[in-house]
Amino acid sequence: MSLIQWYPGHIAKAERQLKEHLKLVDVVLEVLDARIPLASHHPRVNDWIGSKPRLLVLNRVDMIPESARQAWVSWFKSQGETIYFTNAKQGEGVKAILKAAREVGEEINEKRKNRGLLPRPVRAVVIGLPNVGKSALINRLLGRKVVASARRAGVTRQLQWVRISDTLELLDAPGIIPSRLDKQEDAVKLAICEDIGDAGYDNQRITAALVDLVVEMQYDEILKSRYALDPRTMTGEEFIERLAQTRYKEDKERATMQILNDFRKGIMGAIPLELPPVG
Ligand SMILES: Nc1nc2c(ncn2[C@@H]2O[C@H](COP(=O)(O)OP(=O)(O)OP(=O)(O)O)[C@@H](O)[C@H]2O)c(=O)[nH]1
Repeated sequence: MSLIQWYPGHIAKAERQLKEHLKLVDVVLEVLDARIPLASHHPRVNDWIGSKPRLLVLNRVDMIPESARQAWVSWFKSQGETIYFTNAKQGEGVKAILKAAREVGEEINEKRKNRGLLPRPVRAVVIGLPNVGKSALINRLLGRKVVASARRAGVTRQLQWVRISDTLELLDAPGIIPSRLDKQEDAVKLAICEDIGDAGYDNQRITAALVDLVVEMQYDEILKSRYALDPRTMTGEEFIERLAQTRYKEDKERATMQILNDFRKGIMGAIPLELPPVG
């Protein structure tokens, strides 16, 4: 049995809705999770966006170390991409995105003018996988709360354009990229980071994978000092078991949730789960 179970009906619906959103806009702001920029990018997004300009936003920059941030800047540059880092919760990095989006808007209008067309406000949308921080970013871009930045139960309402500047308007609701189905390894990272939406998974197996990954990324010292257990001498599963024995009266579920929540809340420290591929 695979680690992550999907609900294909939901995915098909999300894909249809995203395509509808994308039809309406000139510019796309794609939000990735800075801890897993590769796993949080859907391979088909490029096709869906087509030739429209896109700004790549790596959110949750507060959850990765400076070294990882620099490594990603260089790597994306080598791929011909400019990236923008944000902490949408605190508002960090948002001004640079506003500036870049405005510039893209001006360029589009310049082209329209050259073709003899009247300038008009350029329309943008924020898209990304579930829970990557889209709503938080929209609220920061607009300087006020237009979207509830937390779990909402499928509230449908009219989409609205909100003016950012004379030349730029933003769709007040994010476009949700459906989960990717192609690689289990990436799906596990998405589950660890909670960027996964409607998928079923086993917390214990996900957390064991998290421990293994943290060791692989050479951040094992963080685990060792926090839980007084050396993860290098055991597997992730054994680590949970030992933690349950030493701290939680054999309760593996409590040990699991302690580790997973510590990571998800950033309490463990800034730990990247991916670094750029070498070569
Ligand atoms: N630490 C940290 N937390 C963030 C950041 N951005 C968003 N969050 C938190 O991440 C959670 C999800 O943010 P949302 O803005 O609701 O994400 P979303 O992509 O709109 O989520 P869905 O509507 O489920 O698709 C919230 O608890 C935010 O407070 C960030 O840059 N750093």
